[in-house]
Amino acid sequence: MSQRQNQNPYIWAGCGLLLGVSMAMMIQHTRLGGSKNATAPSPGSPLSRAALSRRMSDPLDGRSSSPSSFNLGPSNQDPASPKKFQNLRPDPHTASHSFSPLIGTIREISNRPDGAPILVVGIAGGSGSGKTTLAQAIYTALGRENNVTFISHDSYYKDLSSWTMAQREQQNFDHPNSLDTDLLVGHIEQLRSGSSVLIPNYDFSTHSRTAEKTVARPRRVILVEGILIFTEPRLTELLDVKIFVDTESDVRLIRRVTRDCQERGRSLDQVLDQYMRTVRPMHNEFVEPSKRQADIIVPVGINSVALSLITDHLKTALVEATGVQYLKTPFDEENKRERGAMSREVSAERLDLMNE
Ligand SMILES: Nc1ncnc2c1ncn2[C@@H]1O[C@H](COP(=O)(O)OP(=O)(O)O)[C@@H](O)[C@H]1O
Ligand SMILES: Nc1ccn([C@@H]2O[C@H](COP(=O)(O)O)[C@@H](O)[C@H]2O)c(=O)n1
Repeated sequence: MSQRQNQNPYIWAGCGLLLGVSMAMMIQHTRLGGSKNATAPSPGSPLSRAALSRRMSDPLDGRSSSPSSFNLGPSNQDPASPKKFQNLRPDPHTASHSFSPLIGTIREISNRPDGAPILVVGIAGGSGSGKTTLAQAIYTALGRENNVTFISHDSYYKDLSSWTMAQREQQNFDHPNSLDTDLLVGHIEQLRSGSSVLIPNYDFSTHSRTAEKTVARPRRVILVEGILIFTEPRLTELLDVKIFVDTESDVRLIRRVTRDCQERGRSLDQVLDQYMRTVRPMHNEFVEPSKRQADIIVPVGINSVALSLITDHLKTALVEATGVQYLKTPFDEENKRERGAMSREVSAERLDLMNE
C-alpha cells in the first residue's frame, strides 16, 4: 500500500470502524463464554519502564494526590467519550442487560466479603506487545495517581546479584520461575485490603534489584502488567479484568531489539540470541496459551478505539461498584488531547513500519 493510500482519511476511518466493531464483538464473545476456559511513557516522551513504574506508583510524583477524589464518570456522561460510541449504547427498552460486559465482574467485587471496591486490572501480552503503553494510557484516562496504582510484574524478577555476569546472561527470564510471583500476589492482597506496599526496583542491565524500593498505595484501580501474569492461577484469580495485548511476533521483535539495545544495555547479538533461546519458545509455551484467560483481547496493540472502549467500560463499571457520583476529572480535557495525539502517533508509526 502506498503512503498516499495510507494517508487517505476514509481508509483510516473505515479501519477504525471495523476495529471498533471487532473489538466490541470480541469483548462480547469472551464474556459470553466463547473463550473463558474453553476461556509508559506518554506519547512522544519515552520513559524507561522503571521510570514509568516509579512515576505511576508514586503519588507524590507530578500532580498532587487526593485519594478521596475518585472522579470516574459513567461513559454516557463522559465528555471525553467520542460521540460515535454513544450510538453503540443499547436501547433501554430492548436491552435486557447493561451494555458493559464488565459490569458483571464489578458487581462481584462489590459483593466480596471484604467489600473493597478496588478493581484489579491485568494487562498481559508478549514482550514488546504494548502492555506498558496501554497501561499508561489507561492510567492517564482514569485519573492517574488520584485513582490508579501501576505495578509491573517485571519489578519482581528474582535478584541474581550473587551470580556471575555470564550466568545471569544465560538465565531464562521468560519462564515463570524467574519471577517472585508470591511476593506480587502478597502485594496485591495487601493493596486490596488497604495497605501500602514496597515494590522492588529492578535493573535490567545488571539483572538484579537495586537498593531502592517504590511505595505503592492502595487506590481504586490497581493496574498490573506482565508477560506471564495470566499463567499463574493464584495471580490470575486476583485480576478482576484481564486484557491481553495481541501484537504480531515480528513487530514485537523489532520493538524489542530497539528497546533492549537503547534502554537495557544489550547488543544486537545478545538480543537475537536470547530471543531464539528463551523468549520465543517460552512465549509459545506460556504467554500465547494464556491468552485464553483474557476477558478482552486487544488486536495490534493500543489503538484509540480499543482504549476508548476499555476506559469507558472501566469507568462505568467503577461508578456502578462504588456508587460515586460522576464528577468531571481535571484530566478529562487532557485525556482527550492525549488520545488524539496517541492515535496520530500510532498512525505515524504504522506508516513508518509499512514504509520500511
Ligand atoms: N500500538 C502501538 N503502535 C506503535 N508502537 C507501539 C504501540 N504500542 C507500543 N508501541 C511501542 O512499542 C514499544 C514497546 O511497547 P511497550 O508498551 O513497552 O511494550 P511491552 O510493555 O509489552 O513490552 C515502545 O517503544 C512503544 O512506544
Ligand atoms: N534481566 C532481565 C529480565 C527480563 N528480561 C526480559 O524482559 C521481558 C519482559 O519485559 P517486557 O517489558 O518485554 O514485557 C522478558 O521477555 C525477558 O526476556 C530480560 O531480558 N532481562
